[in-house]
Formats: sequence, structure tokens, C-alpha cells
Amino acid sequence: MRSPKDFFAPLAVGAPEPLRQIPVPPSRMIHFFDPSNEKMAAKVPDIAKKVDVLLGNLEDAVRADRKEAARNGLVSIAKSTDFGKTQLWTRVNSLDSPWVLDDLITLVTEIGDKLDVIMVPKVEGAQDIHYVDRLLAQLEARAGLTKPLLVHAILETASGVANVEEIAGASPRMQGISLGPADLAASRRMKTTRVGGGHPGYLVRTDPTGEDLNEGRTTYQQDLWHYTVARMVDACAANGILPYYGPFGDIRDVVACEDQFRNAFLLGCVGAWSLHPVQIDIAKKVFSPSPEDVAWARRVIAEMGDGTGAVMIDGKMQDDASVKQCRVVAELADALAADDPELAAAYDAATKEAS
Ligand SMILES: CC(=O)SCCNC(=O)CCNC(=O)[C@H](O)C(C)(C)COP(=O)(O)OP(=O)(O)OC[C@H]1O[C@@H](n2cnc3c(N)ncnc32)[C@H](O)[C@@H]1OP(=O)(O)O
Ligand SMILES: CC(=O)C(=O)O
Ligand SMILES: [Mg+2]
Repeated sequence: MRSPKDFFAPLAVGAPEPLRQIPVPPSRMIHFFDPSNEKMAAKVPDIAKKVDVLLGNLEDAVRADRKEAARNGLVSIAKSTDFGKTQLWTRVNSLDSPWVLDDLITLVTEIGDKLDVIMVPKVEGAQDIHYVDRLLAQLEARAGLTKPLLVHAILETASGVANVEEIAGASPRMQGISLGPADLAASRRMKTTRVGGGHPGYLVRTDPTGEDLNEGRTTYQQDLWHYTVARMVDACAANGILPYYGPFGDIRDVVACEDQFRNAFLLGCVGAWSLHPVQIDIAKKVFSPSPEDVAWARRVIAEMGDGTGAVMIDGKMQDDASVKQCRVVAELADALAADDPELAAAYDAATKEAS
């Protein structure tokens, strides 16, 4: 364990200085594509204009015999594409795989200046982040990079959940954490067979109304992921990094996808993964606060003046704590609106109507 004084020291001679604050550009959707899939790769320049984050996936969902093609495909796409303000991320193979060392060496050396964040799957504890941290510093120094690469961990092992706080604080490179519900379910020996989302069998039932135990009893499906998402959000917020919901595998069920994303948004997540083009607009809609909420937040902030004391607005008490919540919503809205004139107009129109 390094001394706390050395936390922000570069881990290799010539590596860039670690950042003291994680940048927070919009990252409502992390759009996954397989760089070895020619049809998907051909769509990248157009998709890049619509998403906050584009992620070249090298890990699961890429066939073992396509791993090298995916890695080389990402290098060539990164070199030949202007991503504008869209961030470029990658998900490398897991640390115990035969591919990850070449993934990291090739990507940092060839396109380290184009990549923003490296997503590391199946992180079990701080030791995994420390390994990647030092290796990245060595590779950055060799490649002459001036901006440090950031690291994003997937929370998808039982050990990872048990150690989520130490993972979140393991390095100044830590940018965020995503829930990985599919591998996590397997690691925990859950009996689901899905990629994220709910399960009709996970429910609570109202009390019996009489002798017949089947009569008049309503059931309510529960959220399998509530505990983990809430823990992840706390670990991230406590360490100044960003939490994300991960994938929703039922591509056809755009309704339940929106619900799952909204639960995550309300609990504090900043975005989710889009696995298919149809999920991009769902994430954009859910992770941009609604115009009504923004109008309300701005009104509370305006009426609360210096932010202290208590006032009544439409029958609801507001004080120092509620104005802080309103600032979270209003500041997110301002940041998103700065790059999106349509959203800015919707927020301003709702604010005008509410005042
Ligand atoms: C548990 C985890 O690790 S989740 C993360 C790993 N998984 C992934 O990354 C999956 C990424 N997504 C995919 O592989 C695909 O979307 C699939 C397999 C789910 C569905 O693919 P398809 O069956 O081709 O879907 P569909 O026919 O609806 O696709 C329509 C078009 O969108 C394209 N498309 C599909 N997904 C994507 C994507 N993520 N990015 C860009 N284009 C895509 C298809 O190539 C197809 O193109 P075409 O019209 O030129 O033929
Ligand atoms: C996201 C991911 O990798 C998983 O759910 O396993
Ligand atoms: Mg996984």
C-alpha cells in the first residue's frame, strides 16, 4: 500500500500526472459495438454523433477467434474516425485471459491519445486496479502520452461487490463503475438466466384475505438489483467517481428497459449501456432530467435565495437539503443543455411555464 501522500504521484517515470478530479462530460449511454463486426463498425461514424460514449468491446460477446480482429478493428476505427466531443472507451478482456496483455499494450501504444477510459471486467478487488494502474503508467510513459487514461470497473463478481468501496478508491484513475448483472448473477449462483432486468419469480405477496391462500392476494415484483446498485452508488459517490447501470439484454422489451434505466437514474446512476441502437434514445431520455423536474428544481433554487431556511412552495416544505437535490438536477440539466439546443429549449420553455 502506498502512502496517502503518494496517491497522486505517477506510477512510472515519464507517465502523465494523475487527475485530481474525474471529468464529468455527459455519459448517459455507453454504446457498445464489436469492432470485428463489419456491419456494426460501418455504423460507428453515424452512431458517434448520437451517443455520449462509444465503446469498442473486446471482451464477452466477441468470439474467441475474433479477439485479434476486434482489437485491430478498434485501432483502425479510432485512427480513422473524428469522434468530435463523443468519448471513446474500450472494454478489454479480463485480467486472467490470454488476450488482455496484448489488448492493453496495443491500445495504449496505438491509440492511447484517442481513448478516454478503459473498462476492466470482472474486477475482484483493489489489487486488480493496482495491477492495471501500474501497467498503464508504464505504457503511457513509453507512448509519450500527456493525458492519463482513466479506468472503469465492472461490478460483476461477488468479491467485487464485497470490495466495492476499496475498488472505487483504488486509484486516481478510477472514473466509474458499472453494474454487470449477467456475470454477477453467475458468480453469486443466482438462478436467473437473463442479462439484467427483473424476474417474475422475485416477488412479495400481500397477506391472505381468508381461508383460501390463493384468493385476492396481490403480488409485487421486486428489483433484483436494488441492493447492488445502491451499494455501488454509495461507493462511487463517496470516492468522487461515477456509477452506471450496465446492460439490459431484452432488446425487444424497450418498456422494461426504460424502467430499469429509470430506477438506476433515480438512485444516482449517470448512465447505462446501450447494446443495440434502439436503446440509445431510451438512455438519452431517461438520463436527461425531464423538463418538468428541471423547471421545479430551478423554481425551488430561485425561491430559496441563499439556500438556507425553509419556505413553502405549492404546499411542500423546502429547505437546505431539498435545494441541494434541486441543484443536482439543475446542474445536470445545464451541463446537458450546453451541448443540446433542443434540450435547452425544452428546459427553458418548461421553466417559463412554471414561473
Ligand atoms: C453481458 C455483457 O457483457 S453485455 C455487453 C456485451 N454485449 C454486446 O456488446 C452486444 C452488442 N450488441 C449486439 O451484438 C447486437 O446488437 C445483438 C447481437 C444483440 C443484436 O444484433 P442483430 O441481431 O444484428 O440486431 P438487429 O438485426 O436488430 O440489428 C439491426 C442493425 O443494427 C446493427 N446493430 C446491432 N447492434 C448494434 C450496435 N451495438 N452498434 C451498432 N450497430 C448495431 C446491426 O448490425 C444491424 O445492421 P444492418 O441493418 O446493417 O443489418
Ligand atoms: C455487463 C456484464 O459484463 C455482465 O453483466 O456480465
Ligand atoms: Mg460480464
